[in-house]
Order: sequence, then C-alpha cells, then structure tokens
Amino acid sequence: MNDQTHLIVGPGALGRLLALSLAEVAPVALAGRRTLPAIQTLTTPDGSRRSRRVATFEVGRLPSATPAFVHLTTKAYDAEAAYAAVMARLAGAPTLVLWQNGYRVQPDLDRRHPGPVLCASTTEGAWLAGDDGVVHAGRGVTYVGDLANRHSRRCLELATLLGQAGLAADAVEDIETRLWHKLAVNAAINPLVARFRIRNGQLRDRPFRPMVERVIDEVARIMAAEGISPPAGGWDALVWRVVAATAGNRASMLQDVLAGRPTEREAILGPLLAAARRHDIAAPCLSELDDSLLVAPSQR
Ligand SMILES: NC(=O)C1=CN([C@@H]2O[C@H](COP(=O)(O)OP(=O)(O)OC[C@H]3O[C@@H](n4cnc5c(N)ncnc54)[C@H](OP(=O)(O)O)[C@@H]3O)[C@@H](O)[C@H]2O)C=CC1
Ligand SMILES: CC(C)(CO)C(=O)C(=O)O
Repeated sequence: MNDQTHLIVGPGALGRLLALSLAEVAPVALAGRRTLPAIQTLTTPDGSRRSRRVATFEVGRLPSATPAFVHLTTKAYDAEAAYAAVMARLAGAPTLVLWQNGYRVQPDLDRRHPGPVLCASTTEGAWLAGDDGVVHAGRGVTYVGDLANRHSRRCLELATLLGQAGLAADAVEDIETRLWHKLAVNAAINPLVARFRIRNGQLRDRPFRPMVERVIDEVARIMAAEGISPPAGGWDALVWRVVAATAGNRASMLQDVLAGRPTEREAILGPLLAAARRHDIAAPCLSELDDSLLVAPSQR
C-alpha cells in the first residue's frame, strides 16, 4: 500500500465491484473483517468474466502507510465501526469516500474525519458470488461530491478515475440533494417491498399502489420542510420511474429481510423521521413501516 492506493474497506458487493474496476487504472487494496482469496472474479453485465489478483487485508492487520483514498463500502449500520477500526491502523488523513445509501453516516463522518470527506451516490447494481467473485448486475451512474463543496478538485479526480475504470461518474455540487433524492426513492420502495415480500414492480398494483402514494405524500412534506428541492417532474414521477426501471428487482431491504440480516432502516427512514419530528409533521405511514422493520426476523 502506498500514497497512491485506493483502500476499499468493506469487501462486499459494491466494494469488490469497485476494487476490481479501479484495479485496472490504479493501485487498489481491499480490507475486510476476514481474509478473502486474493484472486477475485468480476462477471460483467454482458456476462464475461475477468479475474485479477487484489491485495487483500484484514482491517486489524493493515499496514500503517496512508493511502490516497479510503472508500468505505460497508452497509450504513457497520460504517462507524469499520471507520474507527481502519483509522486506528492508518497514519495520516486520507480522503474518505462514503458509498452508503441513506443519510446517516455522511454528516456524522464528515464532522469527524480529519481529511477530506467525499460522498458517492451510485445506481450501479452488484451482488456477491461467493468469497471470490462479484456480479456487476446492472450499469448505473455514480455522483461524487462533498457536503460543503470544499473538495471539488478531489471529486473531479475521483469521478474521472471511475470513468476510466468503466464506471460512469460525474462530480457534482449538489450531492446532499442527490443523497436525499435517493433516500426518498428507497423510503418509498424498500420498506414496503420488504414488509410484503414482493418485487418492486408489484408496487404498481393494488393494494400496494395507494400505500406508495401515501408514503410519497409524507416524504414530500418532510422534504419541503427540510428545504430539499424536489426532482424535476416531482417526487411521484421519480419514484414511479425507478419502480418501472427496477420492476423485476428484489430490493436490497427485501434481500436483507429474507436472509435474516439487519436492514438499512435507520439510515433510510431515520433521517426522514427525525426531520418529521423536528418540523412537527405527522408521518404515520413511515413510522408504521419503521416499526414493521424493527420486528425480529422470526416474528415477521
Ligand atoms: N450492492 C449494490 O448494488 C449497491 C449498494 N449500495 C450501498 O452500498 C453499501 C454496501 O452495500 P453492499 O456492498 O451491497 O453490502 P454487502 O453486505 O455486500 O457488503 C458489505 C461489506 O462490508 C463488510 N464489513 C462490515 N463491517 C466491516 C468492518 N468493520 N470492517 C470491514 N468490513 C466490514 C462486510 O463484511 P462481512 O462479510 O464480514 O459481513 C461486507 O463484506 C450499502 O450502503 C448499500 O446500500 C448502493 C448502491 C448499489
Ligand atoms: C432503487 C432500489 C429500490 C432498487 O431495487 C434500491 O436502491 C435498492 O434495492 O436498495
């Protein structure tokens, strides 16, 4: 590892997609809670397979050299612990890139990290194929920005590198708005499909459609109170466009529930419910969905 390295912490679906893509254009190291095979295989969206050797570490055994970038690619609920473990090992203050969905990790780590903090919001789709592989299921776009627009050059540098690595990316000056827009989509889709164990496209049918519409109403009121500008065409159009584009998907939260894993409930519904409380806005649908996700997997 050296001062050019991209250290990726959280060797899951997104982390391995990032590692195997970036490894084509930059030095990369991958760090997790356990050792993974050094030879990793990426299956591309057109079905071709590409294997390559990647430097893999356990976080607790990382060398102390400061990498150029630390990409945090854990789930939101693991991000704090992973950040603390990694920073306990590294000297210096690398650029930190937060890839989590939701809006919980970003403001907290932006305050705490001594170096630049960038946020990435991506619509790439990836899933794991065992300990030594990842499937790049669908191409998307990644937006890179920092919350106070103090690191525009660093954002541009990263977006350019991601583009060279085959992952379409843009540096943007409104990353906070984009994160909230994605959060709105996730709040309207994920908890409902997880609760009723349906594919995204079924939300267009009864009895689910009116439920989505009620969630969108609550989200729109909360966003307006928070001063988050609506997407062009409005919240409804954004949500239904994503539902149509991902109709056959089992959303990430449904996959988590089916596998008995924790969900990203707190990172997605948490900021909305906190904002609703701050502005004294009733949010009965979001609260009920949040409660339904709190129930232990065996009781669902
Ligand atoms: N997958 C996708 O297509 C997309 C994902 N995202 C977002 O990206 C984030 C990551 O998602 P995804 O890759 O799917 O999640 P995964 O569950 O596949 O990967 C998370 C990884 O983080 C590791 N991890 C957890 N805690 C630590 C720790 N303390 N130190 C090091 N590694 C740790 C896990 O290791 P272990 O194996 O030990 O549990 C796992 O390998 C989420 O916020 C998700 O919403 C956004 C867009 C698309
Ligand atoms: C957009 C959506 C809902 C696609 O399934 C997603 O981001 C997820 O599954 O978390």
